[in-house]
Amino acid sequence: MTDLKAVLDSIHKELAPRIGEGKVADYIPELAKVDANQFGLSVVTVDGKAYNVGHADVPFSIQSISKVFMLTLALGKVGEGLWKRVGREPSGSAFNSIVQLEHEQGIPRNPFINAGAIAVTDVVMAGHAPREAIGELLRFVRYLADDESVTIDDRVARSETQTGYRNFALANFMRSYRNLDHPVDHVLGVYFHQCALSMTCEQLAKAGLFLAARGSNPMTGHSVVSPKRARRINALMLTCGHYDGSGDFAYHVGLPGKSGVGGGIFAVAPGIASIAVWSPGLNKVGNSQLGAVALEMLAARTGWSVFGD
Ligand SMILES: NC(=O)CC[C@H](N)C(=O)O
Repeated sequence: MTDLKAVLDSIHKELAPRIGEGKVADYIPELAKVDANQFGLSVVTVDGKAYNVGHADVPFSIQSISKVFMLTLALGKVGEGLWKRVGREPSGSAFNSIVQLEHEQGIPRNPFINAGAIAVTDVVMAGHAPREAIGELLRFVRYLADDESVTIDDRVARSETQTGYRNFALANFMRSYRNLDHPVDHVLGVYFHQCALSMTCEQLAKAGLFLAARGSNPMTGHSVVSPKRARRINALMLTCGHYDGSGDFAYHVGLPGKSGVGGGIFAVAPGIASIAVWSPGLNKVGNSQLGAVALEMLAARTGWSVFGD
């Protein structure tokens, strides 16, 4: 049995001289203010033990990682019918790219690029006022993490509302193809708030533990999704969770994972553990530079890759 504490300590120690690498996202003004010199890593095993190093207890903006939780809610509401609104193929494009949308008549490639996530949010909003949809997501994430202290950072949401021109373009474009049922500003109001969820690595690893444990929370025994749905969400994370860097992440790390421009990466070792890493400096495709390196080291030292050890 791997000594996880020792593995995490060794990764932290080896990466210490590199902390600060990469470039903090600056197209959202509030995120540009984040100190790049931070690094946290949390591993929660399916028997509920948490292993943390570095800044694993510092809340950060989870940004696109929230797309995993919204997708889970949307599938719970409309089931497989969701796939009429969004595809399941890797995009091979940037997370905020607009080009494919026209070719594919307003149906985004997958639920993890921005356009796809905006369509998923629109699905979750059915029958709700925007404020209620935000509340539903926040309650869901708090329930999953078993932690009422998870919050949404309103400053980040406001900052993105004021500057999210590309997301407005994507949403308007989809609305023109009738792939949004609600007014663009309502859908984006919810989307910007979901992206502004503020969580620590440990909270995030706990919230996603059901994906490592056949859809149930192993601590409470409560079922969140069926084993089949958990497997499918993991498949989507593996193929689409890192945008145009998904192939590279699979090649180096070999785990289903979802990144966010806040510098977080959530990853799943099915049947074993759920993992969250945070380091705000991003690489060229907008994924945490050191986060991916840390996960590569973790997968190599534990043998957790889904492709074999
Ligand atoms: N990759 C990301 O994390 C992008 C999320 C961000 N809120 C955006 O819409 O641009």
